[in-house]
Amino acid sequence: MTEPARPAAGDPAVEVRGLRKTYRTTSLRQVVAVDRLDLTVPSGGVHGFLGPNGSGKTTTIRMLLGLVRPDSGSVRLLGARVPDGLPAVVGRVGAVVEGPRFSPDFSGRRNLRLLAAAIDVPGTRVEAALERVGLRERGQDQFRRYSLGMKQRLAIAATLLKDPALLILDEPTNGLDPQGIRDVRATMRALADEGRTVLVSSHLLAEVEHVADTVSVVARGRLVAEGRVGDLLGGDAAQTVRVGVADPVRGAQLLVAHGWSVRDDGAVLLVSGAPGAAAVTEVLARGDVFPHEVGVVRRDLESVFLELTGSGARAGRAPEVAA
Ligand SMILES: Nc1ncnc2c1ncn2[C@@H]1O[C@H](COP(=O)(O)OP(=O)(O)OP(=O)(O)O)[C@@H](O)[C@H]1O
Repeated sequence: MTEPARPAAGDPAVEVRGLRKTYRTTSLRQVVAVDRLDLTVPSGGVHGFLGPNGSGKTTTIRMLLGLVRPDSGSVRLLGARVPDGLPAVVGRVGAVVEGPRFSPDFSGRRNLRLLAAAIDVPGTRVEAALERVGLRERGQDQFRRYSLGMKQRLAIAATLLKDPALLILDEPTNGLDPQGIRDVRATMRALADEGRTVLVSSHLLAEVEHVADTVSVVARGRLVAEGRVGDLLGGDAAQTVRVGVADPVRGAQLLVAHGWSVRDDGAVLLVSGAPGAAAVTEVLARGDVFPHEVGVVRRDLESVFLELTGSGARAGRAPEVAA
């Protein structure tokens, strides 16, 4: 395969500013699917585009690809403005947005060969693409005999025929079993390690948490957080100290007086904002409260996500406003 084309050094692979899209429902109400969204996907690596169901991810991805026209805002893909500049970069962008459409009775390999011929790329790319997604051994099997995960990986292989610099995958792990999820994750990692940019959307954070280098979190069509996964999880704010004391009321008073927030979950006090367990024990001991249990609960991206998006899928839905 040739070296994947990349945008100029330092340019983001995707840059979205002030993007907005409303839909009109059958009851003539307006749904704000995407609301003044800013999104920056750095060039290279895996970028998780995360948000609960209905938070506007698919609509955004469709706007990135010029499939849906935004009400306002701007989109740049690999430096080119969408939609006007899209023809110049479309050959370097691969996307899996809807369920893959392959002939069920043909083998995976034959499906890819037909596709390669249709888009006028050399058939020799087929083997490399199958290899990249770990399907070379199963390339001769009929598509309909593939597992859901294999079908997804074949869809990714199809995008690789063009040797894209940017891959956009909408919920590629949806409905997959744990092994299927691991396989798709490994494929995304391998593609990013080749210098490509992989933009992957998901409503299930656990599915991308371990593979994404950077993430953007959306809720109700708006960006609520972005950055490196480690930064979102790191820092004092991201850890909670759990401490068990005989007198939780007195313990909580001491800790709150120190400026930390405290929640009594019935069994232990959960302290956030403290620099660590040692600081919490010290403050308590100075007030003659001696913990019988101390621990640190590290937050995972899931809890950060639930906090940011207002806890759960319902909170992420697009608001309806009167037309
Ligand atoms: N064609 C459409 N007509 C009307 N409303 C739409 C249309 N497409 C999407 N919506 C609404 O826009 C909002 C955002 O939907 P979208 O599919 O972009 O979210 P999503 O984050 O991709 O959700 P999911 O993870 O469930 O696919 C939802 O309220 C959805 O019902």
